[in-house]
Amino acid sequence: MRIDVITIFPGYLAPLREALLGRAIGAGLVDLAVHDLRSWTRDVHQAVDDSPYGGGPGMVMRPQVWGEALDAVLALDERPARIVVPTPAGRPFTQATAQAWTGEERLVFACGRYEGIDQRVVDDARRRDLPVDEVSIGDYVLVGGEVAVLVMVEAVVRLLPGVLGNPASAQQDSFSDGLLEGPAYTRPEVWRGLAVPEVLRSGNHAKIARWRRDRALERTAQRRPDLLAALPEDALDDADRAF
Ligand SMILES: OB(O)c1ccc2cc[nH]c2c1
Repeated sequence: MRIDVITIFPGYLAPLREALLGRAIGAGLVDLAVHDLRSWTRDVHQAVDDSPYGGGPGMVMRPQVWGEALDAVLALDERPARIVVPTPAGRPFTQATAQAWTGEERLVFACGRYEGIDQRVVDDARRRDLPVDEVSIGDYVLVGGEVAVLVMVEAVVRLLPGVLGNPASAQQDSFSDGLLEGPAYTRPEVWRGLAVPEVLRSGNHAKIARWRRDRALERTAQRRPDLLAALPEDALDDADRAF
């Protein structure tokens, strides 16, 4: 997978070259290129924003600069790309989104700042039949799209074959089966008077699996009843329903 990020703060994306993601890049599983939007400005001030039509607070990012930047970055590689625009007004980015994007050959992230990017940039890309997703990572507002890109890139890349040491980890993630993950424990057996649940030390794999499923159902019911309600009809078996 190739990942391009266009931003006025390239340094914000430095963490993508650390740790697991850095190793994925080093292993050739991911190609990452970060581009400074100001490279496509033509004025001495390298202006990327202007006042909003209709008035209102803040500034809007200029379509000319973004249009030239996206055209140039898309042309760097012949692989088909999905353009991703982080925005608080976007569709929710979920584990399902991350899973779906693992099938993309290329992702091009457009990081807005200020009050966002002139809408015509997205409209122009869509009318050229380029796939564009405007996505939100949650119901809160950041200062720009860069942090959202860090979140989304990590969520996607960790799912790529060969990135995680143990692929089973991704299959047992929270949300991977529609439920939140239950509690996890490691040594010591007793810590500050708190013992590891006995079933986890029983060696009875069937009982352990049932206990873990019950804890996941319990936690999901307590913290995210919306996820439970959204489960497909056949997602819960009789033992689940008995819980
Ligand atoms: O909260 B966010 O995901 C987000 C994304 C993009 C921009 C651009 C300016 N503020 C933003 C916030």
